[in-house]
Amino acid sequence: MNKNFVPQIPYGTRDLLPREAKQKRIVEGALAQVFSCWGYDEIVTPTFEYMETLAVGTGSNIQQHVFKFFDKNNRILALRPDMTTPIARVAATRLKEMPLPLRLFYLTNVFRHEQAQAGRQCEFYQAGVELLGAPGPAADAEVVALAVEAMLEAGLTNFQIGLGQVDFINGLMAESQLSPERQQQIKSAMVTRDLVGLGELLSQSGLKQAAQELLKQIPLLHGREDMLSRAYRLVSNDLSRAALDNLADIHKLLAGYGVDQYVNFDLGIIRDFDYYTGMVFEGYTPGLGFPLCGGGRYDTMLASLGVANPATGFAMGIERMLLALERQGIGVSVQGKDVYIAWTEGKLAQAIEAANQCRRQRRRAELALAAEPRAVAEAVVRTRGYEELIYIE
Ligand SMILES: N[C@@H](Cc1c[nH]c[nH+]1)C(=O)O
Repeated sequence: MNKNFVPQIPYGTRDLLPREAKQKRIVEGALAQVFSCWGYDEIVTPTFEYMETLAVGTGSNIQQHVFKFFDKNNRILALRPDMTTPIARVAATRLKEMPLPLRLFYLTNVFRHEQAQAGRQCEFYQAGVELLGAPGPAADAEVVALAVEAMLEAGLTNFQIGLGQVDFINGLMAESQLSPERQQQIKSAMVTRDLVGLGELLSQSGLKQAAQELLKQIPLLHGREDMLSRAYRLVSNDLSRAALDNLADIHKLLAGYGVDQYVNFDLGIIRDFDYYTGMVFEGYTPGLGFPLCGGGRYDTMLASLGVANPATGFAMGIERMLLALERQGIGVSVQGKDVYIAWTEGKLAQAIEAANQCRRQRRRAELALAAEPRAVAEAVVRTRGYEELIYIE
């Protein structure tokens, strides 16, 4: 074997060492608990699916980030870039006879080819929910309120949700009568908040100055209720105005949930998945340059998969949550092991008995695998942070 061989892991992947794995499990445990308290049931789907399924509703922004490969029959497979499409597939097929609404949650890994950095890897973990078969603001408000609750439960206190509505922009785009390609370019500039690029696109668009100014303002339209009234006066088309009414309705319900202090309006939010058809939202926290969670309403995806049903949901990035907690000095406390059991020559059987007893009492006990002097065992306990030494002699 080549002595210089240093095994590497693929670009954009990470090992979660025991401490991080423990923190991840603690946060995921807390999230699973909240989701199930809100009536959501866990679902598990395959890590990879046929590309044609995953392509439904994702759009080109995401498709260029999908990992693809072939099966033996040359069908194109892909690693899931999110859980929304796989869950919609299950809902439209195996769960299609179930009474609606369906409330499902997941804790799992997803894959997107990204420029890797802290908090953004090609394989990452998401916790999320999908609420299927429910139209209207009540379902959207439930999902946003649950996202707030989930963040609080994970231990975060300083965060804000930005609430937007894709029809606000859609109404303006329809009014503009620009070509679909041009509309897409403008939306992409808005997704990345590339204000300079947006300005250039608009100046080349041939739109009247007033229409250009209005579109340029969209990324800046964020704030509390008064911003909604301001936006209402800026637009005159029905679609954009209905979008604003919808946001006001959702916001009223969020006040009922007691979470409205965490929510602002942000009409510039356009998510990178194409499947959104209504309310969209993103959660932000200081010190993290990207959203912690995001989601929204997607009412046409299930029809493309076979059963027409409205739906709404969100997902939260687990690594991002852990990073945010760490950066804000909110440690996820990871418990050490309780007992170290060491033994002198000939006493292994008794040591095993002692370990059995501890474990029956749900104490975390680690058993030495070779005899060692008491002084060595004491040093192990000190350096590895056990609560107690049981020394069998
Ligand atoms: N799947 C979306 C979040 C979402 C869930 N449901 C609706 N949207 C994402 O990964 O960003």
